[in-house]
Amino acid sequence: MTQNNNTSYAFIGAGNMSGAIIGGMVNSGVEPSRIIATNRTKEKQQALKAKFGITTDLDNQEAIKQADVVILGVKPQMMADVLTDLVSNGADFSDKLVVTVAAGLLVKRYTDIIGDVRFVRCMPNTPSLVGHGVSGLYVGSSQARFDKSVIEQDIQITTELFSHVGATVWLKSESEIDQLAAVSGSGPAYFFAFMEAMANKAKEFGFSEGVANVMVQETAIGAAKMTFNKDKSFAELRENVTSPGGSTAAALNVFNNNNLQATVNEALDAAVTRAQEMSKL
Ligand SMILES: NC(=O)C1=CN([C@@H]2O[C@H](COP(=O)(O)OP(=O)(O)OC[C@H]3O[C@@H](n4cnc5c(N)ncnc54)[C@H](O)[C@@H]3O)[C@@H](O)[C@H]2O)C=CC1
Ligand SMILES: O=C(O)[C@@H]1CCC=N1
Repeated sequence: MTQNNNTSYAFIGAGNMSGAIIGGMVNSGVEPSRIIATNRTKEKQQALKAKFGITTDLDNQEAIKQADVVILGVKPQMMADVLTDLVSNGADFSDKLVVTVAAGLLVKRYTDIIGDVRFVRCMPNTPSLVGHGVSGLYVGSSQARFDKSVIEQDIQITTELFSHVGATVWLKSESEIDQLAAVSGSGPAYFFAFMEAMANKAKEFGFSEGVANVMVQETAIGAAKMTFNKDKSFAELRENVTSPGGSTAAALNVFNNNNLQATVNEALDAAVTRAQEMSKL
């Protein structure tokens, strides 16, 4: 099965992450009738149906039956229970490509429950909703039992699926997923936290919330867009804003004196450590 205009997708667990991927897929032209989403609470399903016109009225078993690609989007802590329940109620993954987006769970944890099916681990991020996602992808070593051509097709299907919502990065080892998650999976939260802090200070200066938000939003998107100008590194762009002895230099000195790089290193290491702990739970 190569992905084509008939490939159908079932999202099991349609919360923040699956919702972002679904939104990005539909926005990039995937036919909504090819997307099914299930969720424990009905409100989220209804909201997705209203917004994107996808199918949401099937239970997990029926959704899996009708799909070529099954995307597992529940929380890591719930994954084993959800899969065990599905398998004990007859779910058959043998002719599916199964893709998980959960953090911290090793491929073996899944295949121990659902069998050695065609399987890809993905670490996406929520900017998928606006077509600027980054999806780290890993095809498990357990896949070696499949023909090379089957694995190549699955790589192609998954690349096409996640290319609908942004950039794709194939990883060689499973441990790299935790590192990618620390950078791009969690990364949007770091930028949001920084934006929150800047907007709070702008309000403290006396700007209204609306003006504070616009200043921060336009600055963030403008700066991000400028980084796509390939002839300038992040450092050069920073230097272009920073007049020697000027006000930007005064602000950056404060970040440096508070060890910005060391703080970022410590934060990302903590994310990796937590993902590794989660894989052992
Ligand atoms: N939120 C993010 O930025 C990212 C999340 N992830 C991963 O994505 C997964 C989901 O995270 P979120 O979307 O943030 O969580 P979420 O809590 O928003 O979504 C999970 C959804 O699964 C549903 N669910 C639970 N049991 C179910 C069942 N038996 N059948 C159908 N639906 C069921 C819940 O009702 C919930 O809506 C996690 O495994 C997380 O590690 C990965 C990368 C980024
Ligand atoms: O916080 C988490 O565990 C997941 C992984 C990356 C983003 N959200």
